[in-house]
Amino acid sequence: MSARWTTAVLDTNVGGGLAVVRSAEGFMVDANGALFPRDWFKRQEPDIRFEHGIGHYDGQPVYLIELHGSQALPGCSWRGLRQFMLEGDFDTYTILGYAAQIATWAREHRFCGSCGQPMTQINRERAMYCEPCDLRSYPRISPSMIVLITRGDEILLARSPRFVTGVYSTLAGFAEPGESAEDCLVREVREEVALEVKNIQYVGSQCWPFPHSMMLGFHAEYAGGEIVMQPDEIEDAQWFRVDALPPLPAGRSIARYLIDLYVARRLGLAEPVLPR
Ligand SMILES: NC(=O)C1=CN([C@@H]2O[C@H](COP(=O)(O)OP(=O)(O)OC[C@H]3O[C@@H](n4cnc5c(N)ncnc54)[C@H](O)[C@@H]3O)[C@@H](O)[C@H]2O)C=CC1
Ligand SMILES: [Mg+2]
Ligand SMILES: [Zn+2]
Repeated sequence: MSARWTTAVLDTNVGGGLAVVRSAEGFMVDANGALFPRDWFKRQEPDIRFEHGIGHYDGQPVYLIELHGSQALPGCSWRGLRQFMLEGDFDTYTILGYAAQIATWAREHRFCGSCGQPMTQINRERAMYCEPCDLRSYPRISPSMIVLITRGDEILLARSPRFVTGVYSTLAGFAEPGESAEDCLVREVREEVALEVKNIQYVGSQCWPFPHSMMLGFHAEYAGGEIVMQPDEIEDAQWFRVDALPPLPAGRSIARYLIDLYVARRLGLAEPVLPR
């Protein structure tokens, strides 16, 4: 959400407004960006899989159109959500991040998980509905803990084999049923590096639409243990001094924010702002 963008459930039978267009290749863009006049776009006779009204941008209704194929219109091309996260304006990234989450959910909830019948889209609520079961499926959000562990002037950073070459980041992991955020944090830290932590402090949260994480960011202090890396998940983990850091995650990630915040406090620099 931002001052210019608010989410809403809109009736897709009403015309007008703007459309963001998605396929397996990402979002459609042309020279004007990723928001298209919706009526014009529909006149191009695209092969639409589904459509959801998702919110208002500067007061204008915005719809998500998901296509079957990935044939772009003349002058248009496809761009992945990560590209929008890394560059360009934050409002567009926020809208597309939301649209991507709705699209993933809508695609994965076409059938009732209980009885297997097709589900229908509800107009007034962001839910897919099975009438025989009276069951609603809402968009999926996966709570994930992320923590910066510190030891005085040193911070613990690790590499997953999935990361861009050379980049080190904070530890993170998905919550399991039955856990508090703090339980999850302690478990993930034990699993990934076999360390113990203390003084766990909540710092802030961030929507991470890859594909549907809600990042809950914490700071914790080292309490004991020697680093033992979890096979497959952690390729390397080290203590780094705040004035000698390796390549770090993207500027808009909460991982980067947690690192920058601690470094700023330690070195007496201006504190960063969490993009969200
Ligand atoms: N915004 C940011 O700054 C950062 C975001 N993240 C995100 O945090 C999330 C968790 O981080 P990871 O280290 O990958 O998790 P993790 O340490 O729990 O390991 C990933 C494993 O968790 C399991 N898993 C996958 N999806 C799951 C779900 N929805 N619920 C429960 N378990 C699931 C799978 O076995 C997967 O291999 C990811 O979505 C990741 O993209 C991670 C680091 C930085
Ligand atoms: Mg992890
Ligand atoms: Zn059902």
